[in-house]
Amino acid sequence: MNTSGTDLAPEPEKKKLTKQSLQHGLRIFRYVLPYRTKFIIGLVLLTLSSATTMCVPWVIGKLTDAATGKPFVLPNGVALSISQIALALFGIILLQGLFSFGRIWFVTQVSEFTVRDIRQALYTKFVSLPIPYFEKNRVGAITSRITSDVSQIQDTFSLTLAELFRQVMTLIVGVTFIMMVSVKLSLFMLLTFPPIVLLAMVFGRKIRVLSKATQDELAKTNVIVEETLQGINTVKAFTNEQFETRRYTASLTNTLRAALKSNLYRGGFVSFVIIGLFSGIILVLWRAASLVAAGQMSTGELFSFGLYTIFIGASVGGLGELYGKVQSTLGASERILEILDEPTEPTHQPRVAGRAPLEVRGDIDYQNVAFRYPTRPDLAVLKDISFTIQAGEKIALVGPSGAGKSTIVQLLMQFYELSGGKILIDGRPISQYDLTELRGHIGIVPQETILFGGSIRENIAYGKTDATDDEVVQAARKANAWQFIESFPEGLDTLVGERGIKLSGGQRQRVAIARAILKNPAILILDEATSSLDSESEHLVQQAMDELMQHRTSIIIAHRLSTIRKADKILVIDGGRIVEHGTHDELAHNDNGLYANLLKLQFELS
Ligand SMILES: Nc1ncnc2c1ncn2[C@@H]1O[C@H](COP(=O)(O)OP(=O)(O)OP(=O)(O)O)[C@@H](O)[C@H]1O
Repeated sequence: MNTSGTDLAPEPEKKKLTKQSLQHGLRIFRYVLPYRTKFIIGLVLLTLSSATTMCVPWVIGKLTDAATGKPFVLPNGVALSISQIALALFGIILLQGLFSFGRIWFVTQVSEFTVRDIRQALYTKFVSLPIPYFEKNRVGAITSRITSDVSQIQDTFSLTLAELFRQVMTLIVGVTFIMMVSVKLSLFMLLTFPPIVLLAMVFGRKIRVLSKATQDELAKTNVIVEETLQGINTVKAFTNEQFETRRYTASLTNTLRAALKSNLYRGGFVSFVIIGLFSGIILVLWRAASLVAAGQMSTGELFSFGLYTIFIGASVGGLGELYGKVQSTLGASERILEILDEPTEPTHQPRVAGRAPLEVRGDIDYQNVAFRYPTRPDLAVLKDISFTIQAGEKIALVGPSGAGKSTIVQLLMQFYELSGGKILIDGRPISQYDLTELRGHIGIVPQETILFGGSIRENIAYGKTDATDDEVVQAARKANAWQFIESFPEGLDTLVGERGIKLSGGQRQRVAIARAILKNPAILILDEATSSLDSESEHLVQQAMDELMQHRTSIIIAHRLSTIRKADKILVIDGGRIVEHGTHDELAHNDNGLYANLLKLQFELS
């Protein structure tokens, strides 16, 4: 087993080869259909190249016979000289080379195009899957569909299928040829070989199980490395370097043990193959030599027979491995098809061309909204939420952590389906809108701004991908982001994200605000960052937010007093319900109220 760390992918899950799994897995072939002409040409060339390969031992046999005084006579009575046979052999090899080139060229084209199409279909599917899907499935598991599962299929299209085809053909043609040469010897050979191959396959299976165990152990060690490197600050802060090193060493020792055991079997397997297989060959050669000595077989026939036997042996040996690969591919293709069959977001429809663009005023009406997260159906997160917002109003949602504020706004974006009640925008239930169109009118400035790896320009233009430079600069100015962007030597082209510079929290927020300004939505959702900014930064962000909120319906998940004061209405959320509502002044004077208490707390803290 290789523990070099280069082969980290866990052994792909295999599918038992049944009629049903085959039918299911073969649906992936619909992606080959557009390239069927190339595929068929590839198959024809493959047949031709296999056929020419299979001719070689036969012609070599004839060449040997000609050398030992038994000339090769064509059906028309012409005897071929040694040179002519050698020339024919050369011709066959030349053809074989050309066919192989053509086969590879056509088959790999089909596999490359098909794989591109499958990846594209998967990606398109991923981005249109509903949010709960991503909560139920780990990102790693999803990405491995588009990487390793698709690569598995690519291998199959470009290599495994061709190999399988060739091996089966070698087997059929090979057995036919040796039968033609000598039935007796063939039967003897076929009785000797299969038991050895069978044993080898059992051995091979055991090794695969051991390899998988080693890989699993190796994966565990990698998890430790990943975890500790990602959380290196925590490791150091808790002075747990030694603890982690011990943990890693223990895990490495397990890997080592598993690898040594697997290697022992591997070594055993190799010596078994050498001794077993070669004993078989010796046995067959001994029998063949006896036949030649008895004059029942020519030297050339012995030669051909020997070569065909090697071909047959190799293809029988290869078939076991290919069978395993086909099983893995069926598993991979089933997992891919499963994703492709997943329902997309319910109202995700492509825009109908020619229809007038949707206009949104921005009246919002929540009517008895109840909600449970699909991943936690036992917890009623929102119980009975009703409120209205007139177009252009600013409302603030306040309340303790976990009260359900973010959930309320996520439902407006239709990230989840409601468990009860209705949400109306401009008097129409949100489920009746075209999802993409409606989301186009809702802007969001999240608590934690995610910047995509790329330039600041690209990140701002994420709000309107076709924005001109001028529009981007205007948006950056309004968002109070222009000063700091301008101070970078590369300005808008400054790279941010993983490969670029790190922006401060306040700068990131202003980029997010610029994004939202550029999007120019009728409805705005602001999730204020809880982490405090320095007062200068806070002031700039606040100004930018005020600019952004002008003339829009705004829902603010508010943490800052200044925002709350300016709101037209405040909804105090607790335990999934609205427990108080009113203006700042009204609520602040209700001494026993939650809002007044939260306010007091904030004052004390500041
Ligand atoms: N994706 C999710 N899946 C399952 N439960 C969730 C999910 N998101 C939030 N919750 C749960 O829903 C409840 C409400 O969470 P929510 O994020 O809406 O609260 P919040 O008032 O916005 O809190 P905070 O001010 O801390 O952001 C919490 O109990 C939380 O654990």
